[in-house]
Amino acid sequence: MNTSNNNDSTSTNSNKNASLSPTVATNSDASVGSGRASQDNSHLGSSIWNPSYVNQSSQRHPQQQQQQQQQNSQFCFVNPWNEEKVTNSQQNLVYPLQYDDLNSNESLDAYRRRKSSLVVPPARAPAPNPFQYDSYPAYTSSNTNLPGNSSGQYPSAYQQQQQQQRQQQHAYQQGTIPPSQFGSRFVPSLYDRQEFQRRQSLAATNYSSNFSTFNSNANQGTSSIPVISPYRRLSAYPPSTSPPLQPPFKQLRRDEVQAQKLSIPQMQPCSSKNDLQPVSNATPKFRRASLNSKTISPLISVTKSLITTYSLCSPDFTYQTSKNPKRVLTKPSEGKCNKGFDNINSDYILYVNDVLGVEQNRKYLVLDILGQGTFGQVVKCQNLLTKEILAVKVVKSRTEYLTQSITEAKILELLNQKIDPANKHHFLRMHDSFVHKNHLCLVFELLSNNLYELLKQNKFHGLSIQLIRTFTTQILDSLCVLKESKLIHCDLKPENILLCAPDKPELKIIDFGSSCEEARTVYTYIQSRFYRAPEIILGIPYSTSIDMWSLGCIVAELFLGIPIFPGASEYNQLTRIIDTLGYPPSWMIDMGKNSGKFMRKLTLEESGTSTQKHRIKTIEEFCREYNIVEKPSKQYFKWKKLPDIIRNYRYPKSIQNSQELIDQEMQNRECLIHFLGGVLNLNPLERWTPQQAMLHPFITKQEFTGEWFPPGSSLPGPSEKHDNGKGQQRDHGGTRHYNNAVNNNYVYNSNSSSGGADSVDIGTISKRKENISSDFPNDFVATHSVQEGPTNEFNKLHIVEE
Ligand SMILES: Nc1ncnc2c1ncn2[C@@H]1O[C@H](COP(=O)(O)OP(=O)(O)OP(=O)(O)O)[C@@H](O)[C@H]1O
Repeated sequence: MNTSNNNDSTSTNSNKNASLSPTVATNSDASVGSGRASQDNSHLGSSIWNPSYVNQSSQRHPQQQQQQQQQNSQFCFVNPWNEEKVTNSQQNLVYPLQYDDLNSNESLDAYRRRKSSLVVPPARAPAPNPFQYDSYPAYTSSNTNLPGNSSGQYPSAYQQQQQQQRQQQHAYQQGTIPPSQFGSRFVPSLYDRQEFQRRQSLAATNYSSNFSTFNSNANQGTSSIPVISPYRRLSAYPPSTSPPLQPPFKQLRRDEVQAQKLSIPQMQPCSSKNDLQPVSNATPKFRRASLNSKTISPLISVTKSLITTYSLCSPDFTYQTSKNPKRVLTKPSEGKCNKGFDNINSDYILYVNDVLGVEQNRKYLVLDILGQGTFGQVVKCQNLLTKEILAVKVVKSRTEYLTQSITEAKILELLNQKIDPANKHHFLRMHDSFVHKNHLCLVFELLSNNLYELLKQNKFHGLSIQLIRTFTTQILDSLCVLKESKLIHCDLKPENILLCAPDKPELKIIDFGSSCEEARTVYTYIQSRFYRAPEIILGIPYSTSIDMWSLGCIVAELFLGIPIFPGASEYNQLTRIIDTLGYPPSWMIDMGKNSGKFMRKLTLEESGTSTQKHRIKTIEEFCREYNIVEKPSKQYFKWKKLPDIIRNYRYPKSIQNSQELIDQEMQNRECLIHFLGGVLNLNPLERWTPQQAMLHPFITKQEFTGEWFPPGSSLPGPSEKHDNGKGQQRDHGGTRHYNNAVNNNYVYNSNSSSGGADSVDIGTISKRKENISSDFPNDFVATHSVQEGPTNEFNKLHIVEE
């Protein structure tokens, strides 16, 4: 991620400089090396593009630097490979000052950058030439206008050498010297790889051109043996025998390249295994210079090594990561509070490459955003010391969020250090916490997608029962531990259950920002609406069993792909629950602080013989009473009752053609229905505990016979009880009749339920996850939205009822 971000930034920077530095790598550009040297490179450290030559050059005396710059303007350059300041072999090139298109205001350097092209790499580093004759232009019949041509002006050493070579070849053809000797004499290091490579880093073309010159000379004689250079001709480099390039040299070079294309490679006789050894060419045609290797491919020069390329091209080019334009991660990004560090929502405005924290081992480089919630933002970071990639939750700077997040940190500390030190029960691990610019930052282990994202990836199709079982078992394991520790999570939902890795079905529970001890249930407005237990909606004291309700909703959602109770408001939420599962027991309604808001007491005449004493208000009654507009509840599923919804959910494609698999699936579904019945019991006192649910055949994979009783419970397991809308419940083929009304065995004692009498609504402090649904076009093709979190994607979703 770091890399990609850097790349992001790099490309931005590069674009910015694109007009400045077209793709250039000419001889003249080699001067960039020394040009850069005069700049302040102290910030560069040991970064990839900061070769030693830059640093060393930068240590030069200012006078030397000035001198150097003057030399640069004469097209001298510092060889980036061997640190030697050398005069370019082509320094005598007449640069086209007289060009028509040269703007009089334009500096020569700028002109060169504008006119140059990467097609021709910068001149190779001149170095001591192993071939003396390379110092002289080769004689060919075509270059008779060269200085020192056939008119007898060649130095005698050169002529002697040529003569010697001709003799050697003749001797070889006569068979007086063996081929190997001939080769090695003729080309002193032809088969010496080291030498070959060394030469390749030099002006290999020089050799190549001389070689072919000799070849052509030799062929003029009696020779019938083709002497073939083992090297690919480096036509991109101007051969030393070429005349100095004249304007327009680019065109000349192009012509030259084209002319060289005509040379047809010839076959070489293969007499031994060694002849089959491939000869790799370290400086193939069109390769560009780089600073840390001799040549690089064009692709690399304009991608991975773009910065190097620019540094070679432009003396003005400087690159500093810290100066990159930073990608802002926070929205809105206008600084409004906290001295401009925070936006209007008191969220710290985060940028890619920001560093959170100041202490040596507590500096975290911001890489990307992972999620945003009520309490703040979660960003992917790298610990600058350990290089570990982590998730940092940057809490809003307001006191109420800070206080609540301190509670989250304390609960996580308790879970990590005391309750689950061995990291076996699927709780998020917290590594560190610190304050940055008035923001509490909690450092967590980095996890992968949450379950909502997983469903989204699955196009909101349900998961397999097998996978649901795996996930449910792990969540139940966590809930067992929480219950034993008398802790309530209070915000269980798919967004707060994260995969440890994208490819493993291992989960962790996150976000303990709403969590509380069972004995201190001070907040009454808790849980995200879709996963909100009926006792919270009605306003009665609550316990760890609210997490079991949320679990039931999550399990149903994993099966169906979409939430089972996607309430558009609290009223709508309760309506959906009652429609699907029936009425809560009367004692809950009697006791609930909010019951009067949603329920109406039945008169004796209305209730008749039924045990039902209440009914939910009609939408008209509710809207009239509260003077609000409540949209009619949209139906996502064709069926209303939970067992029908599950039974009639479409089969996965993989089993559609096998009756045996369908029967197996239906058996599993019956087991799931029974499990959900026990977990989604409206009566929190009868709702299964996580320990009980763990023993259900849906989890244990024991055979399900249609009946199951939680051990230690005198209550029967759930049957299919449905309210017929008149306050009466009837069985739908269930094996037992189950009265959902208040059970005399369970007289609700508010004192026993964790002292919830003093509940306080803390307003914005508590997590108000108001999930707002919008209208859907019809019952079976629907969209709905959720206020916060990734569920917003739901907005765009068309849910098709199976
Ligand atoms: N450790 C982590 N690794 C990867 N992603 C994470 C991690 N922690 C949180 N996230 C992502 O950030 C999102 C928000 O995190 P979290 O729920 O802790 O914030 P919040 O402000 O408490 O949110 P909420 O409004 O749901 O209470 C999560 O849904 C998840 O996608």
